[in-house]
Amino acid sequence: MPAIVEVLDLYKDYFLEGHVPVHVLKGLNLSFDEGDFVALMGPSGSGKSTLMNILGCLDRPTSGQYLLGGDDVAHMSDDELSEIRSTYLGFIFQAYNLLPQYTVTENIELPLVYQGVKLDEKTKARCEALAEMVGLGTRLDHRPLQLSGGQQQRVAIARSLVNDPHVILADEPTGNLDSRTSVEIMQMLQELNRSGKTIIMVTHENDIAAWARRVVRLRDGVVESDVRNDEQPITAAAAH
Ligand SMILES: Nc1ncnc2c1ncn2[C@@H]1O[C@H](COP(=O)(O)OP(=O)(O)OP(=O)(O)O)[C@@H](O)[C@H]1O
Repeated sequence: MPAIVEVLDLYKDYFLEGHVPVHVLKGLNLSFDEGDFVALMGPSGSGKSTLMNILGCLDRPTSGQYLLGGDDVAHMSDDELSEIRSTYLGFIFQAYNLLPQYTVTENIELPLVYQGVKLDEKTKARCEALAEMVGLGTRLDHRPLQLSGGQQQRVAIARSLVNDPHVILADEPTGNLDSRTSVEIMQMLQELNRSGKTIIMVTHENDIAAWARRVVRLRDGVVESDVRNDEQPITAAAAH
């Protein structure tokens, strides 16, 4: 079975003022199997957000391959990319990124709206069931500002699931939360992973990374180490 997410010899350069190159990803090789739960760590500036933007089909690599579900993303048009984003991937952000004027149910519906799905009783019932699943069944008509940070992140988790994605990309999902609420959110992500979802999560915190099955550390745009939480190292890339 092919890996669900694979990057091969991935390079990403940014160009300052149009021509001065900043080399950020420098020949990254990573492969994630379906059902994996990966914590992506590394110092500030090591390339985590750059990699997540590429994995989320928000940006394209300068060179190298990105295979998502075995398909080469490089050959897809912008329309195909947004299609794969909305059907294959779910997103969770540090700042929740909920729309303040919308209710819990409406926020969960949003990816369907972006996808052009017609909202009806069936989609509403699905969103309400997801709200129920994340413990917000009695808060369906609340707006984000009427919820705690942990509750807002639970709405974001429900929203990330509305398209039944294969892969969830979580960018510091507990970064704005206290430690008790962080544990609740991590328990929820762990349950989702146990139910089969592949999760790739950026974190700076070791105790959050400990919830993952695998910890990948980047340094200067390459993989510094790749360790299963319950096993010996998979690879320990040579220092660059
Ligand atoms: N649009 C851009 N133009 C130029 N340089 C950029 C751009 N975006 C990021 N960079 C540079 O790329 C490098 C990697 O940035 P990136 O945001 O991927 O790191 P990170 O590991 O996510 O850091 P942090 O933990 O601080 O979020 C940094 O040196 C940054 O300055």
